[in-house]
Amino acid sequence: MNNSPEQAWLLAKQRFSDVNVDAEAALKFLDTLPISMHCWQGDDVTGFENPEGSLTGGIQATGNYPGKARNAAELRADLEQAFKLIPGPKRLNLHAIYLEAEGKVERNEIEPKHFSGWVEWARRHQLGLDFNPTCFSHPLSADGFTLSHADKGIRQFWIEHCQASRRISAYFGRELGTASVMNIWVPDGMKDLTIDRLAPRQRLLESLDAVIAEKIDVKYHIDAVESKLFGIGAESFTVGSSEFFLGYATSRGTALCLDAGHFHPTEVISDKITSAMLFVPRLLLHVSRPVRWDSDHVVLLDDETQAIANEIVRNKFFDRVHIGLDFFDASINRIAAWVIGTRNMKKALLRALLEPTEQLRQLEQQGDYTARLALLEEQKSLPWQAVWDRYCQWHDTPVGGDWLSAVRRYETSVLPRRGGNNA
Ligand SMILES: C[C@H](O)[C@H](O)[C@@H](O)C(=O)CO
Ligand SMILES: [Mn+2]
Repeated sequence: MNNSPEQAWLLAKQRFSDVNVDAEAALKFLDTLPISMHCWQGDDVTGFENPEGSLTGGIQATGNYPGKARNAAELRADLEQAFKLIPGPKRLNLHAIYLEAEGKVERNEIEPKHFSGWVEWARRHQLGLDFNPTCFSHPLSADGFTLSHADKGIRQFWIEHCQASRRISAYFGRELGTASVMNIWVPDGMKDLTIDRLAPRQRLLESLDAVIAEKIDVKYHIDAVESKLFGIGAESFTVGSSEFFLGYATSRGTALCLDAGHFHPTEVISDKITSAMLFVPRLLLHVSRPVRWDSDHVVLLDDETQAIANEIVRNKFFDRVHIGLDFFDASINRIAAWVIGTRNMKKALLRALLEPTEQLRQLEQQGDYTARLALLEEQKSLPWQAVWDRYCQWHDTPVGGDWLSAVRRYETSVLPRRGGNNA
């Protein structure tokens, strides 16, 4: 029985070779594609700045699963547990509210030293770090506006927060030898019919220009901007809409962040990748799963996740598309959520790497759409699972659903020690 994954792998390798796909090369390539895991799945976007405060900005983590991380030590321990169950390279995506400081630090005064603990930990775990200013869950964002606020002082506060965040991001890049992608998302918008949609957008534009004015080498830091359709309490008007940020990223040469939950329900980000890549230098993806709204459900191995991976691989966008995850489900074990979502993204990439793309492309060029569809469908049932199992074994991570027992053991041995509502 112990040999069966090995036998399955050898048979699978042969089946893929029959359609001119080198499964071994696909595995090696998969190992060059890190997924940026978002720290905020571990604690429902709470952070350490004000753990008693509420999550605002029109986003929500629903559920009350016990055992959420309450501090950096717990969050890191949970991440380490998740990492052991996810094969291949990973990065960690931090938000500014995950700072470590003795007392209260205003957001416009955060400094690299408040993140040195993360950098040391990342170095030990051979991780790259990515970053986000946190423009929500704060008294100065309470009325729904930050970088586009009509009040100059409030706007300035958020500009300074984003500028300080860029310095932290560059510090990550310099210390860890891999550029940190820093994504700016602001919740700015209005609940109801909005008369002046221009002035807030003009202010957002000016604020962003002030934020990115200081030149930083892309070797260390990459600016990204994220659009949105609507938020809870901002249903009628979003300042940073898709058109706004596509225009911004295109004209300023920043990366554009496409979040799978930030568009109309029948729109998919997979189809936006090739268009956007003709105009922006880079994309950041927030792979997520919107269920009826921007619900941030755990990523599945579904058609859209697969289509996203296919677009990256078919077009060889490896160096210009940064793959991040963005979901926060508090209704299930949070470590399992990370493992499921990240493994699914990696499975989708592997399946894309195992696709006989050149053959499909030729059929398309010849106008043989019948054969194109036939091959596309047939290749879905090639034994990619055996190749994935091989990848998991190679990285000493559990094969199949075996990872769940490790999560269960952690759940019964570690999580109950977390007191209060968390117990
Ligand atoms: C916490 C993140 O910054 C946030 O999810 C953002 O990326 C977003 O998608 C808001 O809807
Ligand atoms: Mn997002």
